[in-house]
Amino acid sequence: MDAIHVDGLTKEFDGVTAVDDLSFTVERGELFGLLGPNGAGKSTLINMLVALLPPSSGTASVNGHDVRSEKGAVRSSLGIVFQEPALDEELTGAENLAFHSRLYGQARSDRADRIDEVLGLVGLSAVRDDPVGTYSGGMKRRLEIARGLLHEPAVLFLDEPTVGLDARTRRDTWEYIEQLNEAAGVSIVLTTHYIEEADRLCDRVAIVDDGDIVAIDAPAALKESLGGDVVALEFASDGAEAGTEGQSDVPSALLDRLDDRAWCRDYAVADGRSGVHVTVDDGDARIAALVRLADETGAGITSIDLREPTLENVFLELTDRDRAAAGAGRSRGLAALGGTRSGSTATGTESRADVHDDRSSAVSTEDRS
Ligand SMILES: Nc1ncnc2c1ncn2[C@@H]1O[C@H](COP(=O)(O)OP(=O)(O)OP(=O)(O)O)[C@@H](O)[C@H]1O
Repeated sequence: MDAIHVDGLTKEFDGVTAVDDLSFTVERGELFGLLGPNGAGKSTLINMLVALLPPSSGTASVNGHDVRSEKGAVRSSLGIVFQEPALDEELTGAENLAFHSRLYGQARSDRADRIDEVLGLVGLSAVRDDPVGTYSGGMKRRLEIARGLLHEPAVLFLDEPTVGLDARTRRDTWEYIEQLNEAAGVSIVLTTHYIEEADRLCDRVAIVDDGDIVAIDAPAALKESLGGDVVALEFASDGAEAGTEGQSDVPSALLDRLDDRAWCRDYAVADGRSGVHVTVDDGDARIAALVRLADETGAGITSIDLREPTLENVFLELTDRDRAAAGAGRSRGLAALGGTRSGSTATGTESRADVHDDRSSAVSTEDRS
């Protein structure tokens, strides 16, 4: 049985389709991320999955229980940690958990042991009897996670689990989330705006935009879908040809050699014509060969920059339609340039970041066509 099974799930609010015909599953034990811009539909989706909001159409089940007809069973199958803290600062950590346990009707005989267990899972045993008002932000967040785990849910929903935490505490919190996913075997669904968080933590990520899942896969596979690493080589300009219409500082002999190399997936001359961007599968492994080729053709390299695709590139490419459309116009130049491999030049790019983004768009344009 899947931890979560969603089929054709849709939610409409007065003509606004917040969640549009989604179908996906979350496997048992999986750490699953929902990543999307503001207003993408993440909260609406989660609210339907935790049986707080009825779907307009479609079905969803959590731990095998239908979100419409088995709300009670759905709720006891899951733990939720909301963004807004809801702890009593006067009470100790253990007292906060005991209060919650009573509220949820947990058997008294199990209570003390389970509280000890979840405090241990989130590393708060030593401060269990300190008032929560003395806890740091990260400790409070971990206590909230412990509270969500108290009734041994099959699925834990974490809404922006590290929002507002400093970088160090965020990383610590990631470690606890990973540990409890492994140690407690609980499936975790987390929503986040932090792309690095999704990349680091999640087995799979669904990128949500405009009520739709525009991509769903392991972070590495999503990055791979952008089409390889780019090694950016810059060459010394002899001053004679730089800026000359139709001329390039990149030796045409080097481009000829790149044409012959099977490992060279693509290349583009850019950056004011004094650089070439070479797309390869494994950038680290190809740098030496590229330097050798440049040496052989007498080109003086002044800098080498390896640009590996990030989940952020995937996110931006898939979620910013206006920007992607604008980028596709620029990228055609790059894609066509790489495709013809004639040694002609692109019209130049404004910045390194733009070059990288163009590459993302170029690959996607090809993917979509
Ligand atoms: N109760 C509601 N009534 C009307 N429209 C709503 C309601 N709840 C959400 N929406 C709309 O549905 C769309 C999706 O909103 P939702 O809050 O699910 O997005 P989100 O991805 O969670 O955004 P954020 O990251 O900002 O929390 C938005 O256009 C929003 O305005």
